[in-house]
Amino acid sequence: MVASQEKAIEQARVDQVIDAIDQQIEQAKEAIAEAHRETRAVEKNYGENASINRYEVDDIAESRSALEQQRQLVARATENEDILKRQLATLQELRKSPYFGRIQIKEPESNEIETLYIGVASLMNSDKNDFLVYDWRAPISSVYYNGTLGPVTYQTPSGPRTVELVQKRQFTIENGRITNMFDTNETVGDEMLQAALGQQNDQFMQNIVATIQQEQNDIIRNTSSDLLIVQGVAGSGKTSTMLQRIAYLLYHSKESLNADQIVLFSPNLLFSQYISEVLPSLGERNMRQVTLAGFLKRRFEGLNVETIFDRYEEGTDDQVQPTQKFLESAKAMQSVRDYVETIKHGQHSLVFTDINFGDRVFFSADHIQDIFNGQPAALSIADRLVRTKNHLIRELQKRSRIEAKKDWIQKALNELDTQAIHRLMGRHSIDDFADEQAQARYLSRRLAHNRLRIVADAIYNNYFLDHYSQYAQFLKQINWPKEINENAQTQLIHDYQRGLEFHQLHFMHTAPLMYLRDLITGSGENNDFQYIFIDEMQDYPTAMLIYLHHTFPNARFTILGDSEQALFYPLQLPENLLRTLAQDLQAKKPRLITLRQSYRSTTEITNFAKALLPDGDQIHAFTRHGESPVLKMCYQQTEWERQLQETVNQQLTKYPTVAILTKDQEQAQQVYHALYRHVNHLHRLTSKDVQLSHEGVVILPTYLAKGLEFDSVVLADVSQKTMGPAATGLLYTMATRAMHNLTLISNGPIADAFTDQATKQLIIHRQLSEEER
Ligand SMILES: Nc1ncnc2c1ncn2[C@@H]1O[C@H](COP(=O)(O)OP(=O)(O)OP(=O)(O)O)[C@@H](O)[C@H]1O
Repeated sequence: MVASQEKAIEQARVDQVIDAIDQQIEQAKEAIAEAHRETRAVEKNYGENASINRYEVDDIAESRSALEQQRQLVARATENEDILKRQLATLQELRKSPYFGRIQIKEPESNEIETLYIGVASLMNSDKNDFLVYDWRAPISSVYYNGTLGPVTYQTPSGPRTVELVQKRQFTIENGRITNMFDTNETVGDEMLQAALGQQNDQFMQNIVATIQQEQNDIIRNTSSDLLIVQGVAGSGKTSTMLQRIAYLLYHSKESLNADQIVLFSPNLLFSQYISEVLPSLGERNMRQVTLAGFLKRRFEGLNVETIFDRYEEGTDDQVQPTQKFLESAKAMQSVRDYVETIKHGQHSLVFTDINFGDRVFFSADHIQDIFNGQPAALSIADRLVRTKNHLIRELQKRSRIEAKKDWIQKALNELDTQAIHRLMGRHSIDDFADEQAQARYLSRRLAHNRLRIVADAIYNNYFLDHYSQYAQFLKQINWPKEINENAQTQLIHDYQRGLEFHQLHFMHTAPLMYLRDLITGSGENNDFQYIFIDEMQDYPTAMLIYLHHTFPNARFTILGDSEQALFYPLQLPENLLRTLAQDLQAKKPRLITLRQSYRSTTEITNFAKALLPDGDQIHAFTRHGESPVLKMCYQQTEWERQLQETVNQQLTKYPTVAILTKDQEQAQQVYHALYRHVNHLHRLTSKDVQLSHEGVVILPTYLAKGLEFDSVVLADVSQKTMGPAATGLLYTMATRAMHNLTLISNGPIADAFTDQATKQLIIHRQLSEEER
């Protein structure tokens, strides 16, 4: 602890900085008011122009471009106002806690010691010539995270630099008062981390900016890898680090990167909500977030795509079928590429379908096929399709003129009211036509053109290609591995086609199907995205990762996960994963970073969790003690229910939120029934829920608790009969959701997944069995 005199000096500096912040807050408020006036003025102008122009001359290109310019002005003014508001919010945050670290450094050939303060954002003095606080992401700040006292090298835009770190000091400042302060020689001292980890959970994840650890800092500041794989044990800070990394990248590439160019694939909707406050707390906008299910839904509109959760719930993933294993592998994606080559060389053909207009065939599949076949074979399929489309559009234009003369158009024209006729006339007036017949001819052509727009859209959107049948053709010609016999192949194709009849698509088909569709049409690539983050990588089959890489070709990938938490797929060693993924995703600079230190749970909980795993000794528990996990053995349904109620109510007296984790939805339902009359504020969560409640009890299947954490966790039933075989990953994931308290209840003999070593870590309460009573 630093002497009280020193503390008074530091407090005086905090006060000075807060004065400076107050001044800047006033200036920011004025700037916002000014910006708001400006936004209102441009909006008003835009509103007036838009309403006049839309009615009279909607079609005139110039008017559109003028409107577009004004729309951009409005957008820019609003954005400007938003930026200022964010700056104000940052200042208000800084006011509570302007910084958390201080370093004193010395340049190699100088005797002068420089003192720098590090906080969530940078702050300059009013003359703008001195930094009162350095942003944690500034190059020099990495000295704080990486260095013990002595020479420290850090990266700058002009290359590595070395300084001597003379002193490092950490602060906890709450509402402008220093509550704790000490000097340390560690990278980031234990004391602060202890304090951060000992806190109770709230509904949202917190940023970890004040206590980032050295190995996490490597991940955060990595800008060179195009494929960064982070394999980290449960609670090692993968998600936290990932969010800090996003904040870092946004700062590092301010000019060329914005939050919309970053996509995070998150494991479920609850998680998306849970992490949503971290970036705003660092003064940054959130990246885009999507779940895999949401992503697939958009790509297969009109179909019910199975999710990995559905598959888990149906229990069909207990034994991964060889066909599924193949379709989710890199080999399947190679087969897709090979198949597309065979189409290119005429060994297989594209499957076309008619374009219909009302109840008649407008362009038949055969006709489209002939046009396609007429294109130069040397071109790619996508180019031949573009030419086919152009050809069809030209035919459509001709046909449109013919249709204009047909009875149905004349009849439709007669049925139009004056307003519709007026709209059809567009910018023409009656005076533009020589006679009434000329005007009627014009209107017929316009009407035919409008009515046939649906055909043009079908051409434009490739509706003449039958991707689903094409995929069935693909399945039929695959050179299947030997273990998949002909029966299994036929069954697979049959199931696929039958599924389609009911608008269902199995998850295993999604990656190869999207890939096939994209390769044929030359579409599906999103070039705007620069970074893709995938959390819980162990839930993604390789084929899906390859597809994501294909669809985001310009993006660098950061893939995070914990193979031990694999609920849906067999375990894979991280080194193997790096090797195969680097190859499959053609990464030029792949890197694997492993995190072994677990931060989330107390030592007792982590010791239990690690003892479940064969190589659990690789996991380092953080030294933060709490109660040992308790196992309550029950031998009767009524006893089990009673224990559940008792445990939950008792935990609620200590923690505002208690989570009950179950194997699946069915069990969650059972638990809900056992509890709903005895426990207040009980919520059962499903994959559609987006929000965790902040008090009471939540019941959820473990796959929805992925990435989340709770103060107190109750495992509803860890018996062999409920957990089933091969439950190690499940049990490990469940146990590691707990921060401070873990209770396991078993309705019957415990699961085989409990090793002797793990059982020794538990305090066991045994209820009497029927015979013993
Ligand atoms: N450097 C740190 N300083 C303070 N807290 C940290 C730090 N690193 C991790 N934590 C805390 O540890 C907990 C676990 O972090 P996080 O959820 O990011 O881990 P994870 O590896 O993604 O976990 P899992 O894979 O089990 O979901 C969080 O409460 C987080 O705030």
